[in-house]
Amino acid sequence: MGASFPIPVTVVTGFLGAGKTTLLNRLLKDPALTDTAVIINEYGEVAIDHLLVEQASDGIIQLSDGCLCCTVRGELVDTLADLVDRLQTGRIEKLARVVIETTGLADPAPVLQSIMAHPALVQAFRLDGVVALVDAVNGDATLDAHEEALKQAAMADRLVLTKSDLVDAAQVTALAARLKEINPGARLLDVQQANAAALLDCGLYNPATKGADVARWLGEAAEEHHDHGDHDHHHHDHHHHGHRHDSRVKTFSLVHDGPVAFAAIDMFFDLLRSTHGEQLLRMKGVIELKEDPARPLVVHGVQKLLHPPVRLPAWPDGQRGTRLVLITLDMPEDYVRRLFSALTDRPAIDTPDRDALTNNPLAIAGR
Ligand SMILES: Nc1nc2c(ncn2[C@@H]2O[C@H](COP(=O)(O)OP(=O)(O)OP(=O)(O)O)[C@@H](O)[C@H]2O)c(=O)[nH]1
Repeated sequence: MGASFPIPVTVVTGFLGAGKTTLLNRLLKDPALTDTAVIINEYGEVAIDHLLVEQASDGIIQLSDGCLCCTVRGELVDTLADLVDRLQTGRIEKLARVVIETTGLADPAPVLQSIMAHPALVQAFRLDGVVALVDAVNGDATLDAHEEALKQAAMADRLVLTKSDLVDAAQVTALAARLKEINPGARLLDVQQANAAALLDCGLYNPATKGADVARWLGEAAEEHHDHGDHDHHHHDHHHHGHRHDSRVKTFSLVHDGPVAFAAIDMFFDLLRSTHGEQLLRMKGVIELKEDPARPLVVHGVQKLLHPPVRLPAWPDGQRGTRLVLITLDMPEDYVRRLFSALTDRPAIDTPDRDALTNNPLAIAGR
């Protein structure tokens, strides 16, 4: 069978007319996307323009170079499950990758969650990355007006600036700076540089090294911020008078040197998800467990859902400890930091320690 599970999934988001279809049409010509299935998660016209074959009745189209194009008729999960079924029954020979183009208005969280929450799909697919396109002409206004656009930019692993050829350089620089503030961990690139190598394989596994690359996956830029604690977001207010909403998005890292008990980290996730699940756009991290310190536990969450944790055989970059990167919307950072400190046995003043929390988990103020 021509698939090695789990199959990487790339989710492409971007507001209406941001240039998603244009980019996909170009990418699909790249040999790196051979045996890729493209899922167009919207109703209406399919604008993939190098289709050779008429749309089949089952909604799956064979593209010229072995790629597949599917339109979602019902639920996205059904389309994905159907792809797995076709592979297993030999109706599809090869499937190396899936790319999902979401509708412009979409909140990307449900798309990611639909894969994570499905017991079979979570085995068959893994999220490689979220690519968000932001159009240089309308990007500023769209980010101001639509919370979904802000979420798309905040959740992305790669931010692609399109239509920079239509505006002056100063406008591009300003929008790029704004995007860097919203999502410091994502790699930002112009659509001219947005080739397969730059956009694909942004997951934990680096195909070049054939190993896990934790630092890269967590986002180097976000890592730089962790020492500054909760100071790094304050300067948002000074220079973005027109961008009031941007400061609602915060990326922060929680770091603990030394092992953490499974029960403690489990309780941290439980409390965080139950009190602020909606505000947690994404969480990625590695954990050094007290019970098994030699094998890092890798966690990945989208809002209330946590992907089943993965255990790596060894610490890939030699750096042990617990590092969590949280991308949040309207989340009180102080509360999260205090909860984390309490559960990792670094009690702060006026914050209950782990024993007290075990008895009364709601004892942390600031919810
Ligand atoms: N000048 C310029 N035009 C672009 C660029 N990218 C896309 N366009 C144009 O912008 C328009 C919208 O592009 P699409 O690729 O259809 O955008 P989309 O995000 O798929 O749009 P929806 O599916 O409607 O959400 C088209 O006319 C493209 O030719 C770019 O980088 N520069």
